[in-house]
Amino acid sequence: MTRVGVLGARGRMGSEVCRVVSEADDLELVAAVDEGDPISALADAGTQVAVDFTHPTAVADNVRYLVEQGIHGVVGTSGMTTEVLDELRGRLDAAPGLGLMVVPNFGIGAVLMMRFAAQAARFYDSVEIVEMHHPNKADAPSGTATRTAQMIGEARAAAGLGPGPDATTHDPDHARGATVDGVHVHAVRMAGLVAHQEVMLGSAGETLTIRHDSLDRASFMPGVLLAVRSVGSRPGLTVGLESVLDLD
Ligand SMILES: NC(=O)C1=CN([C@@H]2O[C@H](COP(=O)(O)OP(=O)(O)OC[C@H]3O[C@@H](n4cnc5c(N)ncnc54)[C@H](OP(=O)(O)O)[C@@H]3O)[C@@H](O)[C@H]2O)C=CC1
Ligand SMILES: O=C(O)C1=N[C@H](C(=O)O)C[C@H](O)C1
Repeated sequence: MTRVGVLGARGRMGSEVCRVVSEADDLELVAAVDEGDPISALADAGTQVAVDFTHPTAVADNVRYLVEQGIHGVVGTSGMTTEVLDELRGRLDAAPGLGLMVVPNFGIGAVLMMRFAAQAARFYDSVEIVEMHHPNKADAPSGTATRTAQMIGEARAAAGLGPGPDATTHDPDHARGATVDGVHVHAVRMAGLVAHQEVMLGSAGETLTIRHDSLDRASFMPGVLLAVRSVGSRPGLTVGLESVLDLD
């Protein structure tokens, strides 16, 4: 049995994670920590793997605690910047055998959508991302959109492509959204939505739209369980679920 703790346990995602961990034969939920609870409850309960679904402003400190305590981490919380990831990589170097998985989106379809978008990027002049979420989402743009834009930016750079033909649009009111690694990202927040993303690619005479919809938070749970079961055998930092899914 793997002893699992959950940070953000009373939240939309954390409460689902507590439920699926409790139902799994090979996992034991030993700590459920939320805002106001001492994080030391994780170590006190002998947690081996902790799952974080808290808040972009809280997650970095939580992970620093996990590394200090030698607890493997599975992080779904958005807002893990490149700077924080670099810092954590350094901390993990000093903690041999410890694993940390930071996963912008646990939905299998979302992982494929990001991969397909990166594959398609070099064949098109223009690319834009539209992410759509429930109105209570803490941040914008989403972690998924940010990661998708980074992957597209890397693919375009590797193919030697410069800025798209739309790069010089006059946009004083930022009507074209945020720009992440040269890719425009538009964030919609709307009652009735859960988590959705479209990547639109265009060249002369054609467009390609790649869309993923999470209609229920159940869509994230198989990926969370896969990460919880994998992280102990993957020392160091793993970003994304791609390598665990063995997509290559
Ligand atoms: N990677 C993925 O596949 C997914 C990632 N997410 C991300 O997960 C995060 C959480 O989303 P969601 O569940 O909807 O958010 P919620 O607001 O529903 O849940 C977050 C919970 O964490 C609590 N919390 C805040 N700070 C701390 C802390 N320092 N320690 C312990 N608990 C804390 C909150 O308490 P309080 O309300 O009192 O502040 C709340 O109960 C977001 O960043 C979201 O983008 C969401 C879905 C999928
Ligand atoms: O807050 C959410 O709901 C989600 N957050 C993640 C993100 O920021 O990309 C993953 C998914 O989009 C749901």
